[in-house]
Amino acid sequence: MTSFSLADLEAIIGARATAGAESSYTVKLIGKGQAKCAQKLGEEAVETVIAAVTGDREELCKEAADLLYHLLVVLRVGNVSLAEVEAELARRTGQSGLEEKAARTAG
Ligand SMILES: N=c1c2ncn([C@@H]3O[C@H](COP(=O)(O)OP(=O)(O)OP(=O)(O)O)[C@@H](O)[C@H]3O)c2ncn1[C@@H]1O[C@H](COP(=O)(O)O)[C@@H](O)[C@H]1O
Repeated sequence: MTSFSLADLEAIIGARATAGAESSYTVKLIGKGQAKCAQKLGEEAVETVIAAVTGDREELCKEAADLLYHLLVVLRVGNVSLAEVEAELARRTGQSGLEEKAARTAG
């Protein structure tokens, strides 16, 4: 069991982006702009969906890791911290998804 967390990966991505290391995939990707980062996130989402529906458990794990990495890159470029996303998730914990949907679609 690893103690590696999404917050650790967020910190690494932030450090790479700040340092501008030449050998960094993160730096190269961010250099291509927000639209490219978002496009890569979309591609990884589709690959995750494919792994899920084909029932390949190992592939699903790998694609989910790619997806989370690319999500963190998009959050970084969009200037949104993981803590903000976690705060939003925490805010929702008192309400079921069905209640939230009903409140959103009412009236
Ligand atoms: N977790 C990841 C991670 N997940 C996926 N990827 C990269 O995301 C890319 C997505 O796969 P593709 O097949 O679409 O890649 P590609 O064809 O090279 O992509 P493009 O040329 O289209 O951008 C691959 O090159 C993966 O290596 C990642 N790259 C980096 N990290 C971690 O991010 C941290 C910083 O990495 P560097 O910025 O490279 O130092 C390190 O801890 C890494 O382990």
